[in-house]
Amino acid sequence: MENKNEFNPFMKRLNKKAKVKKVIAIMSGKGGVGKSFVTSALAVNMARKGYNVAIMDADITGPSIPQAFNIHGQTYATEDQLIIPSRSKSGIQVMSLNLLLDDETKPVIWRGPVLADMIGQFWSDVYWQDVDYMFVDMPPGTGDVPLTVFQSLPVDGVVIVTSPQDLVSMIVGKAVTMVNEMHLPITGIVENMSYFKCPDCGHIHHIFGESHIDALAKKYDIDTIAKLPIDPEIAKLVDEGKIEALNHDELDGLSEKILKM
Ligand SMILES: Nc1ncnc2c1ncn2[C@@H]1O[C@H](COP(=O)(O)OP(=O)(O)OP(=O)(O)O)[C@@H](O)[C@H]1O
Repeated sequence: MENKNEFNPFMKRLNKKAKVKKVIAIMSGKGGVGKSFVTSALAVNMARKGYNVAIMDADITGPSIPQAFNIHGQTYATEDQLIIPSRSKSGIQVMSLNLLLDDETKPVIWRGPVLADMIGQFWSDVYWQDVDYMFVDMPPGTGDVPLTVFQSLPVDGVVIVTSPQDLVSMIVGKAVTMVNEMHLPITGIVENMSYFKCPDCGHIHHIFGESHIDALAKKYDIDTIAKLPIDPEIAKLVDEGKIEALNHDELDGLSEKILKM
């Protein structure tokens, strides 16, 4: 099915007030590889370049974006009942289910169709303000919600996040196949937790095994790759809600590719 096809019956429309120019979905074949971190870091990178950036947290049952930006509490609505996205310190617009819950520690135990509906509402019922680039943090895997995002949002590109573990090559294959079947372009592939650089001797350690990303990129004909180190500072900044203070430039190449889209 052509995602951008105007006859796609699943495609949701933005409300009249909202403006979003480009949509980039961030997916991973499996959980815990750092997809939410990469989403946040990419958003920060693009915001630093002066663009209006937004994050839609579509990882509905495990929303972690508000924590990384230290955004908590209730969201507000406009007079015509559109939800106003929260803003991070540097002005990134964020919409996440956690911002709509009375108690953000309560688990969300909804079934697929309700989750799918929520994604539609995050697109249609939110007052997205002049967004140049929206990054959509998807739940891990190739299930219901990623399918809904691909079918109902006008996705311009997909970033796939992996880790170096062996199993991942098979799992990445599933993610790539899903994106190809949706006729969407893969913007790039990010290997997170790729290596650890010893702060004392500078030696590079491959904690999770040797990198497979170059071979994977070649196999699937993906030209933009990024390798991110394991860095305790990353975990600390995410935990403290200070992701906007991140000082890594490994995603610059991916940002450049996104700017050329
Ligand atoms: N390169 C890194 N170095 C150190 N810690 C990292 C790195 N990347 C991610 N982390 C930490 O690993 C944990 C998992 O990361 P994250 O939540 O981004 O993964 P995810 O793939 O989005 O998970 P989920 O499958 O739950 O959606 C977080 O605590 C995060 O701060």
